[in-house]
Amino acid sequence: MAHVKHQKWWGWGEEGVFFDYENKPAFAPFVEKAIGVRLRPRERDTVDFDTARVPASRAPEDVLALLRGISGAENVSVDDELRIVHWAGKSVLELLQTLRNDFERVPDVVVYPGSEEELNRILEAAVAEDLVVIPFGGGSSISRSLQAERAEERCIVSVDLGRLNRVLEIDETSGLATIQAGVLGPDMEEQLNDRGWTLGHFPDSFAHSTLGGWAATRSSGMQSDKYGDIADIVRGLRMARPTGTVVLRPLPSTSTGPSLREMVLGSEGRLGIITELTVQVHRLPEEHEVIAYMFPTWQQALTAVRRYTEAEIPLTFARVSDAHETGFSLATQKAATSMKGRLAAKGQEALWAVMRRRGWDTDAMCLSYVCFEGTAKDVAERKKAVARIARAEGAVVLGPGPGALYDQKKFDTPHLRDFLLEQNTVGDVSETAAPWSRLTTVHKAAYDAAQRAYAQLGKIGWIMSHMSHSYHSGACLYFTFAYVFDEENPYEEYHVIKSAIQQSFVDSGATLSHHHGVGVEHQPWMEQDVSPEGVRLMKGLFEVADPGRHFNPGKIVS
Ligand SMILES: Cc1cc2nc3c(=O)[nH]c(=O)nc-3n(C[C@H](O)[C@H](O)[C@H](O)COP(=O)(O)OP(=O)(O)OC[C@H]3O[C@@H](n4cnc5c(N)ncnc54)[C@H](O)[C@@H]3O)c2cc1C
Repeated sequence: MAHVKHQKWWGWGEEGVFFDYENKPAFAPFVEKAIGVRLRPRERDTVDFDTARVPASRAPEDVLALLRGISGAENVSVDDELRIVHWAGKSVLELLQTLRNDFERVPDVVVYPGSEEELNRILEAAVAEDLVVIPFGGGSSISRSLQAERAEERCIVSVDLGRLNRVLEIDETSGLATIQAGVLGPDMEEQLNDRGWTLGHFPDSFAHSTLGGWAATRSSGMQSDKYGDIADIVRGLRMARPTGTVVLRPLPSTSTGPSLREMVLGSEGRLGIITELTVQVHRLPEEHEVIAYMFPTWQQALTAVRRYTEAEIPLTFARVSDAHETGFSLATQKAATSMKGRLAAKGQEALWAVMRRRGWDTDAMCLSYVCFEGTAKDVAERKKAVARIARAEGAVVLGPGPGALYDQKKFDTPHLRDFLLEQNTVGDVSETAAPWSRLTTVHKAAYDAAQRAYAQLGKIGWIMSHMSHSYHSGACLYFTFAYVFDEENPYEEYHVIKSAIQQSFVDSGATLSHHHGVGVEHQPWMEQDVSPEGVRLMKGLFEVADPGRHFNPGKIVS
């Protein structure tokens, strides 16, 4: 479909953009030490679609005719590459399945509706013709919430929202924008920025995910400390159903029974298709600055961020990498080629020497970034307040140089996973949230669980973490794990490691996911997260909303 942008069928992002380590001299030695693999130069720029063995479409001709009648023949496709683009999200397991031709049930047809009315009719047809409908935003799901059930016999329709991509209206008095659900992050920000506004929602997947997808998965962006999670940002919405549209007007607050808005948020396509959202937007800030700090230890860094929160300093984000992740960040630094770069590298060496003289263990130090927005005066005052607390916790203020670099590179890391897969290495993530009082326990439990799982599999494995998204009562911890996978049996061993980390979360009082949703990947922990009675209630909701199991069945709870 020429008018809708899609990611690579085999990996993350657009064709022609990938991770390279050639200009990062410390990276290969770092990886070899961490997981015992000697990196080869990147060979894979693309993967020829001819190598894909795609199961044939099972869409009956009368269903295709019906869909063409609703959305127009040019917006209905059984093209193999489009069906593969829509068959899964971008979790590392799905990437691996795609590269290995381990396709399960691939959608039989992809439809690109152009209006809410078409969506009502598609959902009506799904019930009448016994079809399965899976809404598709940017396809960046990392919890396997786009894959159809393996044993599904019915015709599967992937409904791509990509044509619904416009900012419809801005109520400038209220700071509320009404926006179509299928808009991709950058396209939405461009339309808002042109009028002086921003949503402020920047997940790592920003470039390849949509507003509707964010709402359907309860997403959180890296600037959530200021702008809120998507659940705070969405004030009203419209959701198409086979029998009509649920309309929730944008209201600052309401006491009309249990929140339908909250019920739709995170529903992953199981209740209907979100067509439009009214969201809180903000004037573009006058200043936006990221400052870097180095802390002697993880504990001191966490305490500092908690104290910023207690002091109610309005920050856009505060992020801390643990010692392992700090080591990783330093290893991905580019070689200094310019005079400025060489001076910066020398400055860094001198700083490390000072820290060692002060008695720091440089293997334990933790890098932190804090983002400040507002008027020049606001930013100056907040920087001072943060520096005071950070220094009291032993930090050295590194300044805006590394902060600006972080800001420029923040969306690049996901490409690393494709590169690692080429090296027979899995690099994936698990994230959670917990009260401040439990964060260090959760952190240690995840490390221990990962190491036990690696030992069980006889592997050298890596784990690292950062803290981001802070709240008054706690924060999110985001873990990245990596290991060389067994070519014979990559899936089972992945589950051993991922499950160990997930189990450690719920066992230590944290949630199974802070912002990646549930999908299929996180389902086994739902009862432990929201209680068996909570799961029963949720199942009841889905059964009443969709008795024929037409709308993305099997996700969240099954
Ligand atoms: C590398 C990487 C980094 C990531 N970083 C973040 C991050 O920082 N923060 C974060 O929150 N998430 C992150 N994610 C996860 C993912 O980007 C989010 O879950 C995102 O919200 C999905 O949006 P999408 O438009 O791509 O939805 P999709 O992946 O297309 O769909 C996700 C789910 O929502 C449903 N859905 C999509 N659109 C609609 C709609 N209009 N109505 C009803 N249901 C719908 C789908 O059926 C599916 O169940 C990351 C993922 C990857 C791979």
